[in-house]
Amino acid sequence: MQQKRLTLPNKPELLKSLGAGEGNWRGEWPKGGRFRKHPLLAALVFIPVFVLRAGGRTKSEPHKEGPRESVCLLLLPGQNSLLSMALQERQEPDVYQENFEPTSYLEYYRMNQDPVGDEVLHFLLKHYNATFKPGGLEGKLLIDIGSGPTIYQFLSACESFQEIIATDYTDKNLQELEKWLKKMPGAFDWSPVVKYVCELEGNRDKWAEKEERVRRAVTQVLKCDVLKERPLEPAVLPPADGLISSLCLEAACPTPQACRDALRHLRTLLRPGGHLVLSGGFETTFFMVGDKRFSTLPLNEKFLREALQEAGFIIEKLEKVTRAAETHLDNRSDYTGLFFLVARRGD
Ligand SMILES: C[S@@+](CC[C@H](N)C(=O)[O-])C[C@H]1O[C@@H](n2cnc3c(N)ncnc32)[C@H](O)[C@@H]1O
Repeated sequence: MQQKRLTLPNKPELLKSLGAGEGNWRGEWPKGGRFRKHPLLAALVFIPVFVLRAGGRTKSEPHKEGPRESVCLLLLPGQNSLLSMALQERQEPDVYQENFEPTSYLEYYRMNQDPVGDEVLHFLLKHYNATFKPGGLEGKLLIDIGSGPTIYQFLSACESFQEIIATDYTDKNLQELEKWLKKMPGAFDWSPVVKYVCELEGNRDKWAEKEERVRRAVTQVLKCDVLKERPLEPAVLPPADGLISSLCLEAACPTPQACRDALRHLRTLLRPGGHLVLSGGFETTFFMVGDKRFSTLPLNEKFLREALQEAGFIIEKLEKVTRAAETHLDNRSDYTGLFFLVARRGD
């Protein structure tokens, strides 16, 4: 017997092509087809599929507490080839599409009103400032991966990159970003954060100018899925000089292997020698957005170093901070610290 890690089929046609005939594979027994004539074959195919569906993330089921490892099944010889076609397609993590409410998430970023958000902002903004200051990283195109509804990550970079492309997995996040970029009614007020960054840069009074600069720099807002080999398809972009991604990989990747793969996917978006600026939380297993709970992949430094090296990056700088005592009582997330790293595409 051979053990194999599986991902889930999501399309009825796949089962149909395996012989399920005309029927609704989600509930009804198929009307005709090979499975009806060969109950054993049906059991071999359907039972593992339903076990997997029960164990995986489903459209109607938000992330729940507990391990995020893929379900492993023992397959009989011969089942492999039969199932391999069906199992090539992973199930879409529509938990974000359906449950991630941008306006609730933005509550974290009300500066001086939310200790967790402040801790994240102070740490990340300090390091973005150091990374993109004159003499630091610069270039033509910068792509942000998993922007969410936030723009704080562009405030320093907009000074040294000509063009920024924001991306996210959910439509609502992209709309929320557009709202701020186009100064639409109801857009989030980023001015306290913008003033803070202008102060880091030496002139708090330039905040309105800075907001306009960000609006000019962000030229596109695109769909993105880091779990895909080509995360931005169908968009075709020139290779970027830089990528940034903050608090995204641990949210997007269900397993360590998915995270290694995602880093490999991101590498394809960068020019040789281009930089990845990656930040996030350490050892986070969940975070709350309003009353919705999102499971995350707990990351640690050893894993990050190995995964980045395996994906073809050379780490140039890795900064970290332990979670402050004041935020420990906040039970909206269990991160133990934060990291900020700069890695170069190593070729
Ligand atoms: C914790 S939020 C981080 C948002 C923002 N970057 C920040 O720093 O606050 C995680 C983001 O990852 C996005 N995400 C989830 N799955 C994704 C995927 N497969 N590909 C890209 N982004 C994804 C979510 O939509 C969400 O905006």
